[in-house]
Amino acid sequence: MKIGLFGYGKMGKMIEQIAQGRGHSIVAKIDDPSQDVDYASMDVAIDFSTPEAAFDNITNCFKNKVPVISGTTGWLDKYSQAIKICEDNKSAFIYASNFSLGVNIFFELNKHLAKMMGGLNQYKVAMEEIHHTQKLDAPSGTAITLAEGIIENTKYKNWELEKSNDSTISITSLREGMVPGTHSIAYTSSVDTIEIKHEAHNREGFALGAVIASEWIQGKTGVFSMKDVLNLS
Ligand SMILES: NC(=O)C1=CN([C@@H]2O[C@H](COP(=O)(O)OP(=O)(O)OC[C@H]3O[C@@H](n4cnc5c(N)ncnc54)[C@H](OP(=O)(O)O)[C@@H]3O)[C@@H](O)[C@H]2O)C=CC1
Ligand SMILES: O=C(O)C1=N[C@H](C(=O)O)C[C@H](O)C1
Repeated sequence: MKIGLFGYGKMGKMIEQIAQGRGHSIVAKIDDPSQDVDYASMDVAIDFSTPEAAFDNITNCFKNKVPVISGTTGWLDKYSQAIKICEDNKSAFIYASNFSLGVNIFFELNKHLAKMMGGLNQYKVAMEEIHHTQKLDAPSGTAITLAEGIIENTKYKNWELEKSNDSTISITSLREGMVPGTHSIAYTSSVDTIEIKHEAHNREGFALGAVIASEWIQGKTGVFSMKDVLNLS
């Protein structure tokens, strides 16, 4: 598979390593909007860039019929616009706030726990995410997906940073050193706490998931998710 990398920072470099280890080649490394892009050379584009750059990177690929795997967070106010451009151009797309197998299992565990806790008014939920100090967005995309999983399955209606009430999930975002990504969810009553946690030890799991998604999307048209790729129910 010939891969174009949009974003050649921490994740772009890790994806290059994993992709080459699986026999793929990197045909472009785009780090700047002024670079010329040879779309015809790519079987797939993998975008791990910045919240400002992602929409243009992704939709330019769709217009050139290049399927896209995107893990960039912080641009999702334009997600539905991107989907329309993908569909109009009969291209293919997978966005995931987190590509690791472990977090995708954690997403399902979170929804299952939320269903069980939904009717128990004595418990209040709170979420914490910890990332490295270079991270541009807060809360993390993964924390937003986790909050959406709780909202789908409980009386909670929205999330906010550091603010909770009966209908609002409080998310605390901490930025410390080189932390690759830690997410925890706690349900607390006056007598106990139930907590679930995912801690990434490095970036390999994110990169491997993105490369597996790139392999999976070959020959497909449409908008998919990591649930489709990993066959999780
Ligand atoms: N979904 C997932 O599983 C994961 C998602 N992420 C997300 O991926 C994104 C990237 O993370 P990370 O690699 O750690 O960040 P980095 O800051 O290390 O890398 C981002 C890269 O994008 C480059 N860039 C800037 N503008 C453009 C542009 N117009 N087109 C292409 N590239 C551009 C930057 O270049 P320069 O430095 O020169 O500005 C930089 O090299 C973030 O949004 C992060 O939240 C991260 C890990 C996992
Ligand atoms: O910026 C990061 O590093 C990460 N970003 C993603 C997010 O915002 O959830 C995924 C992972 O937690 C690492």
